[in-house]
Amino acid sequence: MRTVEEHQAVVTALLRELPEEHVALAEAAGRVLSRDVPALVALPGFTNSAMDGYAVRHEDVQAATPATPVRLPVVEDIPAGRGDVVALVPGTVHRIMTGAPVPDGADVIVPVEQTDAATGVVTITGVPAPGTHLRHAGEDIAVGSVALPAGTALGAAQLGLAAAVGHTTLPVSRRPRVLVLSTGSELVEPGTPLQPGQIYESNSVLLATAVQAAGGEARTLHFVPDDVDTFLATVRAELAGADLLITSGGVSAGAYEVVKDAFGALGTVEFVKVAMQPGGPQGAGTVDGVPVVTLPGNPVSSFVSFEVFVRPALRRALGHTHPDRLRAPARLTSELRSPAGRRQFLRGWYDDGEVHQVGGPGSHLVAHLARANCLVVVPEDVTHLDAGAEVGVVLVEGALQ
Ligand SMILES: Nc1nc2c(c(=O)[nH]1)N[C@H]1C(S)=C(S)[C@@H](COP(=O)(O)OP(=O)(O)OC[C@H]3O[C@@H](n4cnc5c(N)ncnc54)[C@H](O)[C@@H]3O)O[C@H]1N2
Ligand code: MOO
Repeated sequence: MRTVEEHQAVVTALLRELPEEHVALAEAAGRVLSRDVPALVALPGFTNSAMDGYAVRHEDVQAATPATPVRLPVVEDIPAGRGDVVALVPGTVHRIMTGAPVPDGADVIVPVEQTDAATGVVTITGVPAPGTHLRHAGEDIAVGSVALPAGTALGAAQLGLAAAVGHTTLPVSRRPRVLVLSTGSELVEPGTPLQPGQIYESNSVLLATAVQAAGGEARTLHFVPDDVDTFLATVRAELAGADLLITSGGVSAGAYEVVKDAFGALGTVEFVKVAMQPGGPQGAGTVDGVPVVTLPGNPVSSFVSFEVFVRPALRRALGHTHPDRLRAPARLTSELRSPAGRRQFLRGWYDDGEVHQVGGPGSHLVAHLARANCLVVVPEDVTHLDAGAEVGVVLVEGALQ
């Protein structure tokens, strides 16, 4: 039996690094930078005021208090955006707005609240320490330095920075094109009346959504009959241009395991048992040169297998600096049991350092899966944990929202 880490390594090795493309900032959310991006300008670009007030020489106003105000002439008015700022002459002040360039000679900004806000001669009733309310050129980032390193996941803050340092487009890894294929003669599309023995097909939307959340593009194919020749022909017709094929179902020990029978005969996909639950039966390899990962059909098994094997591999191929989920230690609110020799991924709800189990270990419990925000990871050599014991949890989609 393979360990989880051994199968993770096999799946990761299947995927090639994705090519680079350039996209507009507005299109770049959720993408991964493919190379370091420099700051085209320094931030701040020039020393500017953090407050609306008056740019002054500290020594001119250091005696100012409400009881002993200092009165000085206002000789310039500097709104944000002014480009012809002149140096401050001792014994005068410049009125200045937040973000406006600080004149040479000024070493502190007096906020308007510590003045009478006059425009001719201003009365100043207090002054902060020298240097206060000045935002210095380059203190956030220097021009030419790396603003965003390769592997950065682009979210709101990162795209804001890219714009602030002057970029209109960014180099990102192309999204992996993933074909999601579910098998099983009992599966029918939601919206169709169910006949006896039929169930609604749910793994393709589950897996396609997981692919998209991992940064990929998913195309789904379903309702392939449990017939080896039709299955292979359908798959081969669809494979061109795909970076990865994910199948669900048809890989265990039964008499009608179409995925296993079809791909097993090719000799390029290996079917193994991994020491985990759920997600024991797994397969990985290539078909016509395209990487293929075959996941077990039980919906929770498909979900967990994707989390453990496919998601980190896709994110590595995208060049992510942090391909893995966040993990946290948590105290169990009640005892749990686990089979010996298998790493168990139970569904749980994590909050504030504690976790409780959501539903049992059955890999058909999709309603319970949908109410979980984490996977509780029970190591292979642990068969029993008391309430209050510490376990590791993996925070899955939605956990941090
Ligand atoms: N004798 C054995 N039986 C089973 C073994 C075993 O080792 N020996 N392993 C069990 C485990 S563990 C799992 S997991 C499943 C894996 O089975 P398959 O990957 O072959 O999946 P199927 O048999 O096609 O389906 C399993 C289950 O999931 C439902 N299913 C499948 N696809 C979908 C879908 N797209 N949407 C919704 N539900 C789906 C299917 O109806 C079955 O109920 O095998 C165990 N058996
Ligand atoms: O390994 Mo199966 O994936 O437990 O249900």
